[in-house]
Amino acid sequence: MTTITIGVLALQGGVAEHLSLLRKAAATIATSEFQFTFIEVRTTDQLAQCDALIIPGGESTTMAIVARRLGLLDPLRQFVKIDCKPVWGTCAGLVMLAEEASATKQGGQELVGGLDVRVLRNRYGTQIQSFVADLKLPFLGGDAEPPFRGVFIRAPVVEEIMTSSSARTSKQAVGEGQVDGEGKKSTPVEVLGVFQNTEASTGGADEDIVAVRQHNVFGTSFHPELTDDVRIHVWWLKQVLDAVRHKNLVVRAV
Ligand SMILES: NC(=O)CC[C@H](N)C(=O)O
Repeated sequence: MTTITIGVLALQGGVAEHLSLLRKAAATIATSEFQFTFIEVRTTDQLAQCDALIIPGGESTTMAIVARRLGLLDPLRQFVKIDCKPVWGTCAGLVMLAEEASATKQGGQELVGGLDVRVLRNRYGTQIQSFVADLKLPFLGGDAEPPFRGVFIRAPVVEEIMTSSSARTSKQAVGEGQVDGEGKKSTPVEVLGVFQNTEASTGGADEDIVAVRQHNVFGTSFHPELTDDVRIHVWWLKQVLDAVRHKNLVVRAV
């Protein structure tokens, strides 16, 4: 039996909630072929054990500062962009996985990158402007109904998807001048979920992009881990399974 190790970056934020929902999700897709093990990631050694990673919600500026101090920023970039392992960022995690962010604190903030998008932080205002909204998420296929209860807390949205040339110039560097791993180069950003924003007070577009995927990288503006709905965790674990199986096939074929 193959063991797949899934990490949750545990520097700050909603770590326990993800672990709890991951365990529930894993129980629904147990196979005799694979088993999942879930770990908290605070060190480069722990990251190196992982086949896939979740970067949780919390505060992306704090997470970046702590990751820098622990020497995790470049290993995270390597994990996402060179090793191309499956990574999912929720809320602050989505900010971390963007190549660019706007509405950052003065002086900007460091990002991991991996998604060729610019996110707008705190799109809907402050903590007290948090809200819950029903989202139609067709990527869930047969599990798309009923709508998913999206929990938005100081949530970012994807305000721009970069063209391949603008993406090339803004890459968050991995080490010295390296670029993305082979597999990702030609994969466009897919919009997997939008929020119909009918609140005039928030201004701007009436359709906000709140879920995206590009090759191995998935991001959501909202917090599925703050619900008891396992559907997105189940979907993502299945994506991880596919990625691991595919890698196994490639390894065997060589
Ligand atoms: N709930 C959250 O994760 C908030 C994210 C926060 N606004 C940030 O930019 O990091």
